[in-house]
Amino acid sequence: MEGVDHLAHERNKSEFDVDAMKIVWAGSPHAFVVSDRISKLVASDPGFRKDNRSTLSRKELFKNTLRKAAYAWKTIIDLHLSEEEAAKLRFYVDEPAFTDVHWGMFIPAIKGQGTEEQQQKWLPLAYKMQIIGCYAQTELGHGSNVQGLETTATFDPQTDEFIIHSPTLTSSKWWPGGLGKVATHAIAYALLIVGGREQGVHGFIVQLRSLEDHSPLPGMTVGDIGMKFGNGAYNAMDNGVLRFDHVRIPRNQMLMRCAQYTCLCMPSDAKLILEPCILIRVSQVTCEGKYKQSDVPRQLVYGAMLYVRQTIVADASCALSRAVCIATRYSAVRRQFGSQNGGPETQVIDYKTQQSRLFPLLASAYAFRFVGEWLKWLYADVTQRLQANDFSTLPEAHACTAGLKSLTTTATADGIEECRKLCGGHGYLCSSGLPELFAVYVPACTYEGENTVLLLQVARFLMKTVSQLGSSKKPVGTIAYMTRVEHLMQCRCGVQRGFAELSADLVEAAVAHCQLLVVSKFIEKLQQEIPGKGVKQQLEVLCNIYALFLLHKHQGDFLSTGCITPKHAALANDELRSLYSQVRPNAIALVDAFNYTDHYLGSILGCYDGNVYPKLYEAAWKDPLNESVVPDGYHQYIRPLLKQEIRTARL
Ligand SMILES: CCCCCCCCCCCCCCCCCCCCCCCC(=O)SCCNC(=O)CCNC(=O)[C@H](O)C(C)(C)COP(=O)(O)OP(=O)(O)OC[C@H]1O[C@@H](n2cnc3c(N)ncnc32)[C@H](O)[C@@H]1OP(=O)(O)O
Ligand SMILES: Cc1cc2nc3c(=O)[nH]c(=O)nc-3n(C[C@H](O)[C@H](O)[C@H](O)COP(=O)(O)OP(=O)(O)OC[C@H]3O[C@@H](n4cnc5c(N)ncnc54)[C@H](O)[C@@H]3O)c2cc1C
Repeated sequence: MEGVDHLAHERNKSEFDVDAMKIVWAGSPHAFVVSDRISKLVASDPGFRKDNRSTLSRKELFKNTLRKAAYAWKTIIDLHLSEEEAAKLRFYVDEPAFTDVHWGMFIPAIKGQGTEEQQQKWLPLAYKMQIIGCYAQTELGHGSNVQGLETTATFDPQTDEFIIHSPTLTSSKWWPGGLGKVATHAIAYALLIVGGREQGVHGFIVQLRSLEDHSPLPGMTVGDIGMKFGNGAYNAMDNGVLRFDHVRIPRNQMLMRCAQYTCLCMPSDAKLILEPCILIRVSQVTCEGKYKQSDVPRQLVYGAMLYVRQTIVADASCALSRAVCIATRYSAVRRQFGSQNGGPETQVIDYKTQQSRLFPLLASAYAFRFVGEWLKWLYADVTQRLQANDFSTLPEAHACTAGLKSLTTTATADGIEECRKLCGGHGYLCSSGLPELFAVYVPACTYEGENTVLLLQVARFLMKTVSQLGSSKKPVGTIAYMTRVEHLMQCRCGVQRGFAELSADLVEAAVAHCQLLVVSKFIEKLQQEIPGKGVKQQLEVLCNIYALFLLHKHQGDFLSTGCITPKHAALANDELRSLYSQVRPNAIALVDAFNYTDHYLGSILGCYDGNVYPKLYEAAWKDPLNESVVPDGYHQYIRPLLKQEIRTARL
């Protein structure tokens, strides 16, 4: 029935103030208002329709994405949207596109690594989208190993230029989003060679295509790398391949953020005046062909990665909550077995097995939300410190962004797939929204740092910390707890080649460290004042579910290390079951608090009114295959088969 809320009885059961929870989820009353307004704006505009994506060919999909990006940009300009509103618009339009990399990587790379002069030249063009940028780091032969990149940038002092070149097939840039068909410019990473000496990998601003007719500039071979996993989905993105054939760019297009260059030679009083605007100094090449080694950590070259990893963590809670919202609503609608005296069958959400799979994911969505908020703060903090030439927290920020990116994306990708299974057969339909969500999301486990490679970075950070225990350097911040495990210093293992040989175990330790971070940030959140009837209580239940579920899942580790006894393990399990019962009446309200429109969810199974079956039935008839009753190919293939004429048919 149209207009009837089939989940009203569920909503009536809730024991907390959903509107107050919406604000907690959004982050603040202001963030809620912006998010709510923009999500409705997008949902009500047919220009942002997305329900036909899975039936489009690659070319149609890509062109439609170009149209949407242009339309989104026009909407931003026409409505004078602020940056915050524009970012929300991009989020709710919900289509991977070149614009993500332009705004999410190209601009931050220039902001983070460009000199003031470079920023003044390139940022206004980029902000107005008069140039479109991509982030060309990965090559056919190397992605994780950034120091192994083969593209070269050789300085030519005669012309004051760099010659960018792809010396081998494996040095072809491969994967950058937006590169394939759209980007006019790239931040290309290449091995710097000055005076015949290799000076490590640096970023360069390179124009790729003509701003007049979009043709590739001389010396560039550029195109799309082809179809990717899943129909529709990430194929809206033109991930590209690029080869340079001795392409010349001016020296000032190497990213070499620094204090104003002259400042280095100025007397100290003048330097003092300049101090507030002193920026981080990355390596430079002078016009005489001298390479000036950076006096700050070279890892600042990876600054854009730090930023993007932090946004990926924030995004994980969005993707997971979306899948959980779909699976929770559908689980309340779906009934199987258990009819008593001709009454209705049991809602599948009432099965303990369904709850034990679904509710930890619901708790994870909230947990990731709060750790994402905290990481945003950490990133802002480290950025501020770097600007004051304080690099002390950079290793910790790197470990946190890398580790949490890995943990949250792995759990989210797995969680989306679990939600699909929780929806039974209908979860496999594209109209459930889950297959596409998975296909779009799962590369997050690989891009911006492959998840295991990132965990190895965390492990290295942890081992470094362990090796310093007992010294005067006390662990602080997220590793302060290590002072309580100083006995680790007494542990020795006889394994040769230490780190490499034990890396599989160290990765597990890194995951445990990140899980501890998530749990502790959830607990810290609960120590704040949280207004709204019953809101804090619900969050406490979710926090306990998150922590106890982890304990239950890894009880073997806890038991074998003597951290808990079998009795504790059994108690934890009992408590989990009780917590699931407490969540049950609030489950629908807890996913309503995400405040997702039906447009954003893109799922018949997850629609707000729960009117699933008529919508599924109706949608089936809209499939292109149902445009004709007798399919194309009947006369050629089916009829000859039925008539046993197959041997004489021309196939
Ligand atoms: C139309 C709409 C318009 C809308 C307008 C909207 C307005 C605003 C909207 C905003 C939108 C925002 C959208 C955001 C969305 C973003 C979407 C992004 C899409 C994804 C695209 C994917 C992009 C990519 O994948 S780019 C390629 C990424 N590649 C990698 O990540 C490679 C992984 N490899 C590495 O990171 C390194 O090589 C590493 C770390 C594995 C090894 O490093 P290295 O070779 O140097 O070796 P080590 O010896 O291990 O390390 C040395 C040393 O450095 C430390 N370190 C390493 N990395 C870092 C770092 N990043 N930061 C700090 N420190 C680092 C490391 O710990 C070592 O330290 P030691 O002290 O020596 O131990
Ligand atoms: C959808 C998508 C979009 C992308 N967009 C961009 C972009 O815009 N710009 C860009 O530059 N790149 C982009 N990339 C590339 C991406 O950043 C890389 O694919 C990623 O960094 C992983 O690197 P790789 O492909 O070299 O994997 P590999 O490193 O080859 O990984 C293969 C396997 O080897 C393992 N492995 C690798 N090194 C180690 C090690 N040291 N120890 C133990 N195991 C190891 C990994 O765990 C993995 O299991 C994108 C990729 C995808 C999928």
